[in-house]
Amino acid sequence: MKKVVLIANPVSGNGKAKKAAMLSASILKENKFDAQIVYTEYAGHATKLSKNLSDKNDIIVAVGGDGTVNEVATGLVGTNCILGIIPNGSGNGLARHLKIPMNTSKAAQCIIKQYILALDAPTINGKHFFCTAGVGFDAHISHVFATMSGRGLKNYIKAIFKEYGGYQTGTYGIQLDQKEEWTQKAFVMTVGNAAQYGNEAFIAPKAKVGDQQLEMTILPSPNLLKGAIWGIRLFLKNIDKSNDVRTFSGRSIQVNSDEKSVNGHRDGEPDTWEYPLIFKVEDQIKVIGVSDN
Ligand SMILES: Nc1ncnc2c1ncn2[C@@H]1O[C@H](COP(=O)(O)OP(=O)(O)OP(=O)(O)O)[C@@H](O)[C@H]1O
Repeated sequence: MKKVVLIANPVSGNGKAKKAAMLSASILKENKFDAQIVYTEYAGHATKLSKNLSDKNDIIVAVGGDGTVNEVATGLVGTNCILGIIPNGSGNGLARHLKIPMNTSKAAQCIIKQYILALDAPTINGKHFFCTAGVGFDAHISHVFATMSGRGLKNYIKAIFKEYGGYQTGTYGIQLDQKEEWTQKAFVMTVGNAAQYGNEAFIAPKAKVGDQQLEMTILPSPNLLKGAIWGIRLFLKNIDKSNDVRTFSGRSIQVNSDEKSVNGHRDGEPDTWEYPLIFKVEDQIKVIGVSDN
């Protein structure tokens, strides 16, 4: 009998994770899985839980959004335990990339089928990300969003419109795979392990989660029209086809600056890093999904 633990973040998805975890556990039990649920008690708890539970279980399932998936997956790096996802956030970027259904019962059926894929576990300055990470306007929004009282897509869009006009484009030195550095102005500089931020907004359309490559997308200074066109292109999955957008692939990306540190985001959660920023991919874990896009 396969042993599964569901790690559920009770604050994710506006508090719907408990219901999703209980429904998933009952479906798994009906299908002869030994399924337990544990709830996170604070930010960061899921990494400790998944690490501790990894040697006694076959599958650890993250029930939450990309923040919870990040924490659970981080705890599984260097173990043989398989990551499962029951999406319950507002963006669900990695789950959507892997074509895991947003419906809880259907996502639980995926865990039962156990189609296993390789998932790269890249780092930015030693901290893991599994979907996207970067600096610029998207990172700024993740910091603003964290100070807002509510979560969810509506608040996210509110923050984007409020902050868009006042945000200053940054200047960065970039080195791809230890080659020659070039200077680049960027409004958004995102590194994709997966192709999308979440909500089917594709910032790195060519990204594959198991190819040991990172895809970097750089959006230069926008004006209102460009910003609107990029917004549409994100959802059409062709932002990389825009003439003014630059994209690069590599196994390691270094970003330098005259500044000491910068506000970034990892999988949509705010984070702060000292320069130089080093994005690299070395490890892999196993994940249950449907396809690598
Ligand atoms: N018990 C808890 N109490 C408070 N915060 C928690 C708890 N457990 C986890 N967290 C934090 O909640 C944050 C949000 O989690 P998550 O991203 O999974 O949900 P979400 O924000 O609803 O989804 P999305 O990122 O898709 O919008 C994470 O940063 C995580 O560390």
